[in-house]
Amino acid sequence: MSYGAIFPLWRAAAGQTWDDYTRHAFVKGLGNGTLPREAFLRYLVQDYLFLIHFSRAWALAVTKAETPEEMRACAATVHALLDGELQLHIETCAAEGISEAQLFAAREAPQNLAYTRYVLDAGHSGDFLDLMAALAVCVLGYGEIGTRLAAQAGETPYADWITTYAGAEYQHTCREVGALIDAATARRLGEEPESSPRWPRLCARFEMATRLEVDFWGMGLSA
Ligand SMILES: Cc1ncc(C[n+]2csc(CCO)c2C)c(N)n1
Repeated sequence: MSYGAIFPLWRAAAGQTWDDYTRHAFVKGLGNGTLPREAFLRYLVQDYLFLIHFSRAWALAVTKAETPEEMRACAATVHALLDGELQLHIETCAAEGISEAQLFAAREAPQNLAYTRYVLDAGHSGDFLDLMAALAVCVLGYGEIGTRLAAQAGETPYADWITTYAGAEYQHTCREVGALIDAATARRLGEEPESSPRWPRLCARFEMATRLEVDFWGMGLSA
């Protein structure tokens, strides 16, 4: 579950913050089924908006790409988000009587606003790699969380959520994103990226995005 060579380095640099994110109380509640339904729905409505802004960030990555391969990988992710991943949110919320129009019009929580605009700003003020350091946290973190929760296999009403991220299709996406980041880093920073003057800032971006993920889970737990 290392998803390439660069991600494990960024994850190690994030230290305890990474565990705060991937082993958060919200995650434990998903795994053992103790997460209250209203907390899950509050999270899901916000996560719909989150993914809308994430689609915008991956679309920004298309414009920041330097090779046709990078462009294709990022454009495919925009498509996968809008036409694939959002379906879980749309269908689960539809079953609760919440339409997609209501989701789109929902009021954004400050934690959601902070995280999504932080990622978009990483791309606007930086280059493709800055954007990837901010985007990697969410994509690969959920890959790790999904795999761990599926292995624990507790009795939980959130099994759909877990299988979405533990499943072969999503895990394949994670490996592709890991490979995209490895190639993008080698292209821009060479074979010794850790000695690049840019390296500390990339690690800092990754850690900040991880902190914002911790706050996003916290938002789900607090009414
Ligand atoms: C707060 C929050 N963080 C991470 C993800 C996971 N995620 C973000 S983008 C993406 C798909 C990229 O192909 C996935 C799985 C989420 N849904 N919500």
